[in-house]
Amino acid sequence: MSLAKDEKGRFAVVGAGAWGTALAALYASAGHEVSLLVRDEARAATIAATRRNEAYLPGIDLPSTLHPTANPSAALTSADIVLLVVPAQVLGSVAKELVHAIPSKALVVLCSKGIDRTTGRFASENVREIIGARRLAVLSGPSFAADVARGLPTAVTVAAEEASAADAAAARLSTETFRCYASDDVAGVEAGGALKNVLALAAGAAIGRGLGESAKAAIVTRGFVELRRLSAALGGRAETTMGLSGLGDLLLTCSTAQSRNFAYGLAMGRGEPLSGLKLAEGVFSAEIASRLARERGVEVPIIDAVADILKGELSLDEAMRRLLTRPLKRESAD
Ligand SMILES: NC(=O)C1=CN([C@@H]2O[C@H](COP(=O)(O)OP(=O)(O)OC[C@H]3O[C@@H](n4cnc5c(N)ncnc54)[C@H](OP(=O)(O)O)[C@@H]3O)[C@@H](O)[C@H]2O)C=CC1
Ligand SMILES: O=C(CO)COP(=O)(O)O
Repeated sequence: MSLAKDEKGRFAVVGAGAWGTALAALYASAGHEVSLLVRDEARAATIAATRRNEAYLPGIDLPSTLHPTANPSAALTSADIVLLVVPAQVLGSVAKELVHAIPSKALVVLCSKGIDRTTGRFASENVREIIGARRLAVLSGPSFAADVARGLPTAVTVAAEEASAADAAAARLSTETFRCYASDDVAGVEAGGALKNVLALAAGAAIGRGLGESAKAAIVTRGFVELRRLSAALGGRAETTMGLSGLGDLLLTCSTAQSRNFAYGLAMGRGEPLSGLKLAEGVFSAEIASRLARERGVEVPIIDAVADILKGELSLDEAMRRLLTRPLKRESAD
C-alpha cells in the first residue's frame, strides 16, 4: 500500500551527500515536494543553478522540483516527512541542532548506517531522546545512492517500534521504484545496516590482497554468522538478518567496488593510501562493534580482525593467519 498518486508528501532531506541527494531526487521525481538541506550556502546555490551535485553524485541530473537550501527553517517548517541523512558519527549533533525546527507531527526517518563510537549507540538509540521514539523510523537495505538517484529499482526495510507505525512509514516512503517493506525490529534493521559495512571492509581487503573470490565468499558467509550473532545479542530478530537490511545489504556491499566500504577494503588490501577515500562508515563502526560483541560475550573474529587492522595492531596477513588457525569446530549458523 503506497501513497495514492495524488497524495503528495512534503519531504525535507537533511544532508546533501550522496544518499541525501539521491533520496531527495527519488521523492522529487515521484512528484513530492522536496527540500534538500545543504550545509553550505554556496553549494546549495550551485546545486540549484546546475541541477547537479557533482561532488557527491557526478553526472546525475537532479529534478527541477527539488529545492536545495542552506536555511534549516525554510527546509523544515512545512515538512511532514524529514529524512536525516548524515554520517552516523554526527547524527546526534545534527538532530540536536535541528530538533526545534522539525515540526512536531513530522515523521523523522533515520537513514545512517553506523554505530556512534562515543556512545556505542545505533542511530535510533541516539536520536530517540532528542526527537521522541513515537515519530521515528529507520530506513536501511540494499540501495546505492547512484542507482536510486537514476531511478533504478530496489527494495529496502523501514522499521519503527510499533508495527502499525512501520506500515504507515513504509507506505509513505515507497515509490514505484523504491519498495519499502515494513518491520517493527528497529534493532535488527540497524544492526544489519551498520555491521555489513564492517564486513565489506574485510571482503574488499581479501580481494585487494589477492586472496581470491573463494576467500571472499568464506569471509562473507562467516561474517554473516557474526552479523546474526551480534544482531541477536543486541535484540534483533533472526528473520530480520535474513532480510533486506541484513543479507540483502551484505550481498550488495560485499560484491562491488561501487560500495565505498568495499573500495576502502580493496585499498587496504592493496596497501594503497587511504586518505581522500569517500565515507566508509565501517571504519568508524568496526572498533565499537567489536567492543559491543566482547561486552555481550559474542564471538566475532572477522569484525575483531577488521578493528585491529584499522587500529594498526594487526597486518592483513596476520589477520588471515589468525582466522585460519582458530580451533576447528562444527559449522553452525548461530
Ligand atoms: N551512499 C549510499 O549509497 C548510501 C548511504 N547510506 C548511509 O547514509 C549516511 C550518509 O551517507 P552519504 O550521504 O552517502 O555520505 P556522504 O559522505 O556522501 O555525505 C555526507 C553528508 O553529510 C554532511 N555532513 C557531514 N558532517 C556533517 C555535520 N556535522 N553536520 C551536517 N552535515 C554534515 C556532508 O556535508 P558536507 O558536504 O558539507 O561535508 C554531506 O552532505 C551514511 O551513514 C551511509 O552509510 C545509506 C544507504 C546508501
Ligand atoms: O549502504 C549502501 C548500499 O546499501 C552503500 O554502501 P557504501 O556506503 O559502502 O557505499
